Amino acid sequence: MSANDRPTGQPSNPEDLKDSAFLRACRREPVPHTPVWFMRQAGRSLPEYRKLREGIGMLDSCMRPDLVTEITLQPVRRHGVDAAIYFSDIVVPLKAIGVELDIKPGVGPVVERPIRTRADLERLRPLEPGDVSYVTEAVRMLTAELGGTPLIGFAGAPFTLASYLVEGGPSRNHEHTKALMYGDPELWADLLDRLAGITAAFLKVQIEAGASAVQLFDSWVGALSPADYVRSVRPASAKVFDAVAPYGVPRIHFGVGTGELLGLMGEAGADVVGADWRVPLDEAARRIGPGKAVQGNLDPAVLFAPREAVETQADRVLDAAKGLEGHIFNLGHGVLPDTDPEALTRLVSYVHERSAR
Ligand SMILES: Cc1c2[nH]c(c1CCC(=O)O)Cc1[nH]c(c(CCC(=O)O)c1C)Cc1[nH]c(c(CCC(=O)O)c1C)Cc1[nH]c(c(C)c1CCC(=O)O)C2
Repeated sequence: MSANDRPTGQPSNPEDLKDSAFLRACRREPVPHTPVWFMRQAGRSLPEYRKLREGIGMLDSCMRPDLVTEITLQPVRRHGVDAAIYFSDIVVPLKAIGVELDIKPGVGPVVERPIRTRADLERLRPLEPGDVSYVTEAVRMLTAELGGTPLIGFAGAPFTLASYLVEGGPSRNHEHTKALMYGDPELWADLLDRLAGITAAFLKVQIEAGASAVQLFDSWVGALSPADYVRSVRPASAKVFDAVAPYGVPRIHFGVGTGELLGLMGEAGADVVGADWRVPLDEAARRIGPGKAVQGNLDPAVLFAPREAVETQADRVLDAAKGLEGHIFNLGHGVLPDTDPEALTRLVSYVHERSAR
């Protein structure tokens, strides 16, 4: 195995894993350099990923521990990021309990029969660890391979999952979701409560198999006002965070367009709150409040600019993070599919070098 074939620059025994820059930053402890990872780092921007996935459906690949392990490791090897994110999708636990859905290339998750009535709720039974034994297997394989590089487990938050289930697919305005939320608050609360149980169970499986941190993606929650978030969503997200609290692994919470919700999302029970690029990181930290680390927040589109411009924008993020306790460098949303992988590798080195000065 050449130096290029394995995660480098990371401690290799489990004791040192706890001391990795990523986990130290999550705990707001001093770090040797600002840790970096990218949402959607495993996936379409990598040619080695596309090659591996040829002829294999997205959900099928998520159920194969050998593929999951390899795809999760690819960006760690290539970019030298400070954490791996488990290769899967937010709809995997729903598929695992028998919801008929697929992930359509270029579209996203599509649900055959949307969930809109009380009778539909019966299709959302609790998730048992045995439903996702391939996840347990893949996480075990991964943590053995990763050595001192932490593995981030993840799940979709109840609101974002509900949006896919109620709309039947991706949605710009979330109109059916909001119609249910405003029109039948009791059914809505029961739906989110069921989803919270499924999500919590899915995160527990990943933590028990060895994930060092978890991220709860509430990608589309920025569509809500603060008052609606507090009343109709936060109780379910808090249930998820409370359920995994006893494990003591850092809990990260992220959504897009959540400038007005950052403080409230932290209060749901996260240790780290992710921000997109619309709010400067120092202002995001102010809104999130003390006692929590901050993750973000370079605009993923910046990576299409020339190298110097990328560095200037990365400087802006690092400058805004100066004086913060606990900063994890990331993009403000996922890596865009046409991103040049070289630009990502250069960005990791740049952030490491600049922050170590
Ligand atoms: C909203 C959401 C989804 N999935 C996810 C979210 C939350 C994060 C976010 O806000 O981006 C989370 C997710 N999905 C995927 C990961 C893998 C780990 C990673 O590298 O971050 C993660 C963390 C793989 C994937 N999930 C998906 C792909 C592409 C599928 C393919 O390559 O065929 C990958 C690699 C499909 C998917 N699944 C979903 C969408 C919107 C899409 C993209 C549709 C498209 O444009 O093709 C739902």
